[in-house]
Order: sequence, then structure tokens, then C-alpha cells
Amino acid sequence: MSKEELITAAYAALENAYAPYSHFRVGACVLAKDGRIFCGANVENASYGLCCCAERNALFAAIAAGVRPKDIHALAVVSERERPPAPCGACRQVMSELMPGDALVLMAGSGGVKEMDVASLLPGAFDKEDMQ
Ligand SMILES: O=c1ccn([C@H]2C[C@H](O)[C@@H](CO)O2)c(=O)[nH]1
Ligand SMILES: [Zn+2]
Repeated sequence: MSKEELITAAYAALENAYAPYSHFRVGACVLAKDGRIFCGANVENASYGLCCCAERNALFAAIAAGVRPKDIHALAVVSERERPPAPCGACRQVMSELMPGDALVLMAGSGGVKEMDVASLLPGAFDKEDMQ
């Protein structure tokens, strides 16, 4: 699957966003190395702190389906705004745990696409080594 196809799949996932509070719809899709994709959208709650971002919902779907972190190739996240969505700190931390450092993150808005790898999104991430 090409980068463009992964972004298109993320826009389809965005249609399932549940965002009655922010009205900011986000979609995300994870591409596994075997070619499977796992998608998510943001899901909000009247108790705002319980909102979950599209990126985490997509990543958790992949992991819960049995995909291991080393087998994830890329993640695309999209919004309807011009500016590509910047993953929040919580999602960067989850990406650093559940994706390889060199995995590609594609961020797309109507104005264009930005690409970064996971390690660059969260330099100096807290990880299992910090707990030894
Ligand atoms: O990268 C992002 C940024 C925000 N959101 C969601 C969380 C919340 O539902 C809404 C506003 O922050 O957008 C995401 O899903 N991904
Ligand atoms: Zn987030």
C-alpha cells in the first residue's frame, strides 16, 4: 500500500469520528509490515479527559489484533483542517512504545503532508530502559 493509499484510508476512518465536543474530526491508520491496516478515529466523552485520539485508537486496534510493535511500518493521521495534525504528547509516548523508532508517521491536512519518524516525534522518550 502506498503512502497516498494509507492517507486515503485514514480519511475514510475520520468519517467515524465521534467528536460532538471539539467538532475536530481525526482519522488514523496503521500499516503493518504484512500489508494489513488498522484504522481508528477520535472518540470523545462528556468527561473530557476520557477522549481518545485517532492515533491511539488505531495503534491499539493493531496491537489488540496481534500485530507486534516491530512489525508496524507506518501510521497516517489526518484532519480536515489545512494544517496537518500534530500528534499530542500522549500519542507520541504510545507511538514510541508501540512502533519502531524508524517507523514513518504521515500527517496530512488539506494543505499538505508532513512526514517524520517516531523517534524524531519524541526525542528522549521514557521507555522500559528507564525502569531498570
Ligand atoms: O493528533 C490529534 C490531535 C487531536 N485529536 C483529537 C482529540 C480530541 O478528540 C480532539 C481535540 O483535541 O481531537 C486526535 O485524535 N489526534
Ligand atoms: Zn493524541
